[in-house]
Amino acid sequence: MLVTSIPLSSQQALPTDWRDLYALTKPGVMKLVVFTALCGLLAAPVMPPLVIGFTAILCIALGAGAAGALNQWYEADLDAKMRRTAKRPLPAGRMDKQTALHFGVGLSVFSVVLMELATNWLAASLLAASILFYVLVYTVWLKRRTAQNIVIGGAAGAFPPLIGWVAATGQVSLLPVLLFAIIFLWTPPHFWALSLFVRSDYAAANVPMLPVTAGVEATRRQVFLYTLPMVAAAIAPWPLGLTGAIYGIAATALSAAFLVLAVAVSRSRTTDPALMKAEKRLFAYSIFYLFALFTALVADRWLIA
Ligand code: HEM
Ligand SMILES: CC(C)=CCC/C(C)=C/CC/C(C)=C/COP(=O)(O)OP(=O)(O)O
Repeated sequence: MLVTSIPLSSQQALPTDWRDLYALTKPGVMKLVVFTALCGLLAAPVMPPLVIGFTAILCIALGAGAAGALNQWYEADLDAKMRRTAKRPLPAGRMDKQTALHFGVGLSVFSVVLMELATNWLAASLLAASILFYVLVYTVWLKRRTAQNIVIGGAAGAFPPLIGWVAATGQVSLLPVLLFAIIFLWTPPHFWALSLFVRSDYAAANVPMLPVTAGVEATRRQVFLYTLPMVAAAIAPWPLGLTGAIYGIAATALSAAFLVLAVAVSRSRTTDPALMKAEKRLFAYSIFYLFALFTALVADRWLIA
């Protein structure tokens, strides 16, 4: 009673639970982000001292988490309208927006400065660029405006292996650019497969995701179409002589399975999310695929060297 009689502006900030700060970093998604970064670093031709390598990966994890926090700070209104996201700390009312903003900005600055001190300016600049890209280009600019939001904005999630490589070597070369391309082309099948069976959430929140704006059939076609260049990018390092047969065979087998599942999505006809088995299978496989592909890359480097 006492609390409700005080105007909102003069109430104290909500107490912050560390578990909510952790949730703000989107730990589920970030595991794969950090794993691909680690593989980018381990695939590089020179290894930094252990403590430097560890710090570089820590910075990428903190920077990605900070970007996730800023995304949730900006989108609390949207998250409140979607079943999948309504229980997050901000829409659920467990955290005030200022705490999320301070946490996101503080952690972003800390991660970039530490990256520069521990490794090099190029890795720090790429980390800053990926945070800015996810927050400004994807979240603020594109997400609510165009169904191409994840094609362009998804580039943010493609940076981590490149940053890992540059942290180790100080320079960009062809293999990490291809790793960037793989994740860039992987993002549309990954996300559009999921968006097909959660499209009612996006429709409710008025977010122009492809199944909402172009329909289910068109989205299924796009999933298949993006899979083709993704498969080419994934296999390319082998014929280009940038990796050996361990990676080449693994990439070919993993990509063939991806293609089979994408064909199944393109042939699926149901519009009932509960029956979208092919879409659910492809989404789950997309995550396994990237984990396995990057594991094969590192195995190839370390077993052959
Ligand atoms: C703009 C690009 C992307 C969009 C819109 C997107 C969207 C999503 C959504 C909505 C989910 C399901 C719910 C969730 O856990 O938040 C999800 C799950 C996931 N995404 Fe993505 N994603 C994108 C890019 C990426 C990238 C670049 C990676 C990693 C390299 C990634 C890795 C994952 C993982 C590992 C999960 C499963 C999370 C879990 O099991 O808790 N995603 N993605
Ligand atoms: C180093 C660095 C900064 C890496 C960034 C990694 C990154 C941007 C990954 C993108 C994946 C992601 C969280 C998409 C969620 O989209 P969404 O925000 O639309 O999902 P939501 O609906 O769950 O909020």
